[in-house]
Amino acid sequence: MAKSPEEEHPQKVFGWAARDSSGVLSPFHFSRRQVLFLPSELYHDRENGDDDVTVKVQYCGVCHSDLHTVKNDWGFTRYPVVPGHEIVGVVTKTGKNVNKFKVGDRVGIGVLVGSCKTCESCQQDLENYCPRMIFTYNARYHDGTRTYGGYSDMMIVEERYVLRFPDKLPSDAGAPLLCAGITIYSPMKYYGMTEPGKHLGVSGLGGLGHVAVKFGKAFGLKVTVISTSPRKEEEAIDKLGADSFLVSSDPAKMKAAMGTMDYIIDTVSAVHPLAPLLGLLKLNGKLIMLGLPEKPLELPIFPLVFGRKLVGGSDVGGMKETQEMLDFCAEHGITADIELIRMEEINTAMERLAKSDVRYRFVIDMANSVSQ
Ligand SMILES: NC(=O)c1ccc[n+]([C@@H]2O[C@H](COP(=O)([O-])OP(=O)(O)OC[C@H]3O[C@@H](n4cnc5c(N)ncnc54)[C@H](O)[C@@H]3O)[C@@H](O)[C@H]2O)c1
Ligand SMILES: [Zn+2]
Ligand SMILES: [Zn+2]
Repeated sequence: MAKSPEEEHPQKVFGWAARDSSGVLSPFHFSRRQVLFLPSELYHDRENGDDDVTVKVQYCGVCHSDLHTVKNDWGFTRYPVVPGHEIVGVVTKTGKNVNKFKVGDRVGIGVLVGSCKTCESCQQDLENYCPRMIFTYNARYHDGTRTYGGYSDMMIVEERYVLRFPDKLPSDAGAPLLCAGITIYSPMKYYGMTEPGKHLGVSGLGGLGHVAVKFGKAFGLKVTVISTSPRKEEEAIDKLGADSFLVSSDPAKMKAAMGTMDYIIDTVSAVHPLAPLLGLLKLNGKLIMLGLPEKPLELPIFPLVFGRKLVGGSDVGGMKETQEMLDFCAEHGITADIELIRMEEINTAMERLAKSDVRYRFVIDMANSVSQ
């Protein structure tokens, strides 16, 4: 029988994988592709592997999408799955065409590790919307080889999908910017939600939500956190810099806040009502949906029509914009508030994440975790 690409070019890697929808992660030995397998029409004059960067993983953030995936919430998980797409590490090897990076450089890897490079989206630096975009994990390269994420000791990624990690950003608290950061930054730019003095509501104060507060303040907005948990109020204001806090389960306060917001970023990970959020928006207000609940939400049309409101969505960001976002964060001192864990603590961390018991992002210290 013909050997698979992994068998022909083994790169031994150690990581943690979930094997079924219990979502429990355990040690997993696997192989990564050593060379870049592209369909023949995309080879051009390059040799396989020449554009690849090998990265020793130092830190990896724990995104709620990792949790959705290990639990198969969305119904397309292929086990075993090694999650992780908020990766910071150090370059250990470069292919001969690589000119953006050298051995020893600190780099970031986010949600995608491949795309077709030729479609309209790719040509506009929107690789994240390429129909052949390849996710960092739970996906396949063009040749069928599986992708595995950053809950592992090593990544091999084509140069185009690797980010320069600015000197001023810490590797641990900076790692969540690779997904949470760009997921907030990109729609704020695209939907024009950066006009100083405007009022931004942030719905859901988790990993994405807490960086939304920080970006909002960096753009000079008035920021209100909309949350079900009154216990987060003090921190949201004192620590994260929000201007106010609205408890969504308090009808009197919600009523008083009707029609006061220009934009709302909704990061809630579960099914929830949209009518109260639409009510908070002013005329021409924008509600941007970033959370990915496993079931459709109900969208009331009357408030949209009678208030000329807009509901939109957004999926991370392209490589160019992700680099721009990292540089913006370095300049404005934006990082995530994190709880650093070791790989062995991941299952407890996932249980806590499911209960929204994290301030505000778990980051795995890969270098100080047991490797086998
Ligand atoms: N659009 C994208 O590109 C993109 C990128 C990353 C993550 N996501 C998705 O965004 C969501 C949030 O991710 P995260 O990492 O910030 O998760 P998180 O768990 O850190 O934060 C989610 C927040 O939602 C709140 N929440 C949960 N259920 C709620 C409910 N029923 N009502 C009100 N609030 C509720 C939680 O308290 C928490 O504060 C996830 O669904 C994730 O898959 C989307
Ligand atoms: Zn993510
Ligand atoms: Zn493309």
